[in-house]
Amino acid sequence: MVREHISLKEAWELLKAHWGNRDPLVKNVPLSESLGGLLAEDIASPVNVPHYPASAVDGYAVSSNSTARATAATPVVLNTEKYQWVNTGAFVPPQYDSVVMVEDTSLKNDNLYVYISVPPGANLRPIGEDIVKGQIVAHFGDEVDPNLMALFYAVGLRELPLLSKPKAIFIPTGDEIVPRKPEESPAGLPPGKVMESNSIMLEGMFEQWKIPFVVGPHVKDDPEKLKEVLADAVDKYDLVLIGAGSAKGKRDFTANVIEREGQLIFHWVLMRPGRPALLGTVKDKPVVGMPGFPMSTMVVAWSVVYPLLQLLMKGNFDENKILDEAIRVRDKLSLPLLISHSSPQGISEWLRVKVVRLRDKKYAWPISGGSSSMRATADSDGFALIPPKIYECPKGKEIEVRLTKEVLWEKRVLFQGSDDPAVAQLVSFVRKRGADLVIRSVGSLGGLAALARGEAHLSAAHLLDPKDMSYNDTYIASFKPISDKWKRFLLFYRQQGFIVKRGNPKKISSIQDLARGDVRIVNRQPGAGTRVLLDSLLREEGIESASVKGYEDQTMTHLDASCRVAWGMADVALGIKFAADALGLDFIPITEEPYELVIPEEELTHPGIEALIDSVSDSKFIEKVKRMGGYRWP
Ligand SMILES: Nc1nc2c(c(=O)[nH]1)N[C@H]1C(S)=C(S)[C@@H](COP(=O)(O)OP(=O)(O)OC[C@H]3O[C@@H](n4cnc5c(N)ncnc54)[C@H](O)[C@@H]3O)O[C@H]1N2
Ligand code: MOO
Repeated sequence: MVREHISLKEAWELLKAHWGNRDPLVKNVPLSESLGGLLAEDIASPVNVPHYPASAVDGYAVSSNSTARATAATPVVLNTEKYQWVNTGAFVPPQYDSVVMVEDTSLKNDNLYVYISVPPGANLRPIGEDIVKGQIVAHFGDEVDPNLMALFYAVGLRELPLLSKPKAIFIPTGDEIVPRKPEESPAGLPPGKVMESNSIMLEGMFEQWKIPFVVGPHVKDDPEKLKEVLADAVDKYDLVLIGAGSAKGKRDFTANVIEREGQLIFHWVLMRPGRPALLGTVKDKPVVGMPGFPMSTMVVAWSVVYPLLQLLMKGNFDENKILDEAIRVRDKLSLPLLISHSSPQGISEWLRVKVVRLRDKKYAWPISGGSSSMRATADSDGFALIPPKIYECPKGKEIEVRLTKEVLWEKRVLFQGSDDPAVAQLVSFVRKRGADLVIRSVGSLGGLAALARGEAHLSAAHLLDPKDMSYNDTYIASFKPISDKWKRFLLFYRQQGFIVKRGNPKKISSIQDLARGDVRIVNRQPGAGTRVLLDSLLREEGIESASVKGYEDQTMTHLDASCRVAWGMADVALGIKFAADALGLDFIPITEEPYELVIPEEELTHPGIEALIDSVSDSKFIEKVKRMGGYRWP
């Protein structure tokens, strides 16, 4: 009976029921080839180390009795029968029970003057001081590292019983997949084709886990072919991973083929992403169906494949530690959310999170992006697994964050404000100054509000007040009295204009054109400076927003808006030149606006802010942004 829609915990129970408690496979490996291997048994030392009493210092072996009451002022004097020179590590003959360091002595006419009294055993490593014969020096499951190799060599072990690591194979599937070859390039790929990138990710994960892994042949969406490749794979490998084809698409055959060739154990795990994950067995070998999206493949590798590998190797795994090991967590912290989050009920949800410290308190927030997004994963500091019971996570609710990257808590600043690609260029300049900058594009007004709530180190705004054509003053004043302590820095002027299809097919040149009826716009979110600008331009011309087609369609960034124009979902967006250039679109300048950084006075001494302020006047930064086009320095 296939179990469907089960929790991760239930999936683990099924894994253990099928592959737990089997005797691990063991092989004897020469010591010189054992690095990274896992011990299959406890190892007891056959000898004592050291096997003779050894001096720990350069000095003189003496009897401790003979040094009694010696001081710097009243040394004892020993004749040649009462001492013997020993180097560090040398044998100390049985008539001596201690060693005096050479610097606590002087030698005159073969007489040794000792200026210190030493207790029995001083500076002496007795037999078995490090390792006693028969003592267990390493345990089942320990990884052989360079120190253990030296230890084993020293006690005379030349071969080690190691757990036999399972060999895994990944079979990418899908008609749309372009198999991995160095000469394959995504440039010019026809629509629908996808670079096979999951195998290189899994290769990296397995390498970090130190488990052998190969990429099998790419299989098209053809169940007969998949059956053939799978049959060969289960003969040669201990674990088979099948890429994609795990959900409900017309060309999703993985579950079907496993069912026909063996037994399907479970399908659909109550986890997002990774929900279509499935597990089966063919000829007693485990076969895992990995949902195709990169993030889905990754979380299924962590939560199903890695535990399975541990079972195959050791017969068991610790449920409390398994994910941390799989993810290679650096640090685990319970952190309050900086923004609220809705998680699906009854499903564990993997979040990609970023973190920051604001006034001595650490916070986390989820980054948006679907399971297809590799960029969101790249951008994250770590992950959080929201349990199925929890669905509404209000701001401030603590979540458990597994950090995978090093975070410069003291030097990291959080920018919340207007979206601008030039600000994104600042990150590397700030990092080169030893600090760090994290950007959340929440619009100009959203940024100022975040600043007022103490949820950002700095913000940026370009908010026009049509009443007096001033920028930012009115809006900043609305956050009084707290905004009295905000410093403003004019970063640059930038052009705003119409982003239109190449060649401007709809001949859009003025604001009036937006109300023409045959023109569809894409707007920005309320609170974005660009939206405020659009509203003010419309008002100036006496145009009702209701008469502008697409006014309600919102995007969060200039690039998103530009994408919509590129896809033909809109004819025009108001935005900056860079966004038009990035997608090969035309740009018609409409106005120029000041773009100001806003920084609370108290943050000016934050090392991250100091690095940022230094960076904005860096000529290399200015040159770089000028080259992007559409920016002017005052
Ligand atoms: N009607 C439903 N549709 C989908 C469901 C569902 O429950 N009902 N689940 C969705 C979820 S969640 C996921 S995840 C995907 C998983 O689908 P499959 O495992 O069947 O994978 P495909 O549809 O074949 O591919 C998904 C996506 O991933 C790309 N892909 C596949 N292999 C690779 C690879 N090796 N490297 C890079 N990218 C890869 C593929 O091209 C697709 O874009 O199904 C949802 N649908
Ligand atoms: O659950 Mo799917 O694996 O989100 O993308």
